[in-house]
Amino acid sequence: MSMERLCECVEESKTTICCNDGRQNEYCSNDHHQCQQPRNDDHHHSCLVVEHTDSMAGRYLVTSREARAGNLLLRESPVAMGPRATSSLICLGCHEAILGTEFPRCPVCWWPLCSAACASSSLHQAECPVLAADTSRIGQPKVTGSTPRYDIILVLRCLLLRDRNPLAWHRFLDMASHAERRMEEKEQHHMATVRYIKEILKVDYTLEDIHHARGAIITNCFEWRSPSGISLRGVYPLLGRMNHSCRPTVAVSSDCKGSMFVRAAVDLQPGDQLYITYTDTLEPLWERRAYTTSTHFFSCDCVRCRDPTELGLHYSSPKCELCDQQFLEPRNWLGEVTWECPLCGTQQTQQQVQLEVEQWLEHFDSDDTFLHTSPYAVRNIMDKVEEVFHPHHYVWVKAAHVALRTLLENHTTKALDLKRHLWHRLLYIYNVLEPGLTKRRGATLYELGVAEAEMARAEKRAEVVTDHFFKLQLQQALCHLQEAVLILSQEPPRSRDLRWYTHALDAATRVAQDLGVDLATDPALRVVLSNDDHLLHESAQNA
Ligand SMILES: C[S@@+](CC[C@H](N)C(=O)[O-])C[C@H]1O[C@@H](n2cnc3c(N)ncnc32)[C@H](O)[C@@H]1O
Repeated sequence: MSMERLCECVEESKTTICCNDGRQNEYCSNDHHQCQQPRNDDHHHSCLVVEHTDSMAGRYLVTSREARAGNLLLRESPVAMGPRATSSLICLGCHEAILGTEFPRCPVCWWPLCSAACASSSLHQAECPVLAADTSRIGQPKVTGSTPRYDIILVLRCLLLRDRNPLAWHRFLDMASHAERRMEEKEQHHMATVRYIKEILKVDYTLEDIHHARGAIITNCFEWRSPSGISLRGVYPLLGRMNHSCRPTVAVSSDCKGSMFVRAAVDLQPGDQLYITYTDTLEPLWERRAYTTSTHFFSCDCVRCRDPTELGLHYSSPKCELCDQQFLEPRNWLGEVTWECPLCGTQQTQQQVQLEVEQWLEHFDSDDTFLHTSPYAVRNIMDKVEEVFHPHHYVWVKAAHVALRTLLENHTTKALDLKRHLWHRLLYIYNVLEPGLTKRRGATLYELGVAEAEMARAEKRAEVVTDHFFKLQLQQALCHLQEAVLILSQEPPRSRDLRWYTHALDAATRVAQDLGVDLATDPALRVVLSNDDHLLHESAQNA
């Protein structure tokens, strides 16, 4: 796993973006010759990512040369950031949570703040006089709790780039937004935000610009968490060039200031596309499709969606009631999906398939299906799920997560054995859906390793295993924990998620001590551990 520092700045031409190995955070592009970054002859040799275009998928990023899993491909800071579209009360001056019902407001625009001092914060300065135009105060949040009124803030901050940062404005205007389509469809939230900005705030931007701004945010924004755990979103013109697949090839992580880091999740060949996922890989086919068509206006044709078995998992397929071990497959006819058994032709409508899934999910949510149950009873429920669905089905995954939460504090050997089994099966599924050095795999390897180590120790205490078998089990646990440490160490310094790295490292160290081995004998881990002080120091400061 190499830790190359690449692509901190970007040069764009008609068809390519070249990233050089600069140590500054500025971008350079053909449009910005005034930009600080000098060209050098090595520039094109260090470039790892280039931009291509095609008529179906628009612009997208591919690797220009081989990249190993773990290589840093892109790094970018947001050109604008702000609250999520729907947010609980947060301060516009510092993005901290506003707690309680008594809080100060900005004397000029009347938006909630955490302290009077935040009224003059640089984050809030430019937007404040614009927001103040709403003298009837119909847009300002009034109550505590979640409110969609925060949607306008990031849109406004993006619009303000025009006068504050023309370079960033230019790049923002070049981002995909589906503005025309959104105007046509008149989606309620979109229209409410656009109309409020134009008609109440009376800004001097065209309606097209405002539609573009909101559309570009919905189409491209990334979310991250601040040091205190507040969810924020930001706009990243370069990262926004990455297209979607339901089986991503890169892993995206952020530090707590909103800088984004894109690493190859798997080994990539020259010309391989940098795919992220816009939805959640753990959603079933119809949910993923509904999201990409309604928000992004394309029908996903990725390697997973193209395969009627979803890469052999039958993740969204119902079982055939007539044939043993056969699963219905989606058939698309004029935009309508029907599920059909490839053997006997039995069919179900999309509605029927969804209804059955929803009934099972309600069962987990509504009554206390899993609560206060023994590992024996939990296993029984999981067996029942498997009678109805494929053991890699979405419902099984949901059930497994509820079961694992139920068993969280149960450390009996029966419970540990079941946890180990469930984590192991989840890992198998994630290996297919999010392969390589992904956070999902890292966290699962950690949980699996912990369950295996606890199980080995419990059996040893109960004197039901030989020393030899005990060691074998610990070695297996160590193997999983070491991989977890390697993956989770890839979180950037100042990332909240580095705490997972710390947990995994602690667990691996304990198992290594039990086995009497030195973690640093593994060459890949030695590299991680030599950076450890730096990583942990930064994460502690920002915890
Ligand atoms: C974040 S942008 C990605 C860059 C975009 N292709 C461009 O030209 O600017 C998201 C938009 O790209 C397009 N897109 C992304 N992934 C796609 C895919 N797998 N197939 C077709 N279009 C895709 C959709 O129009 C989507 O709304």
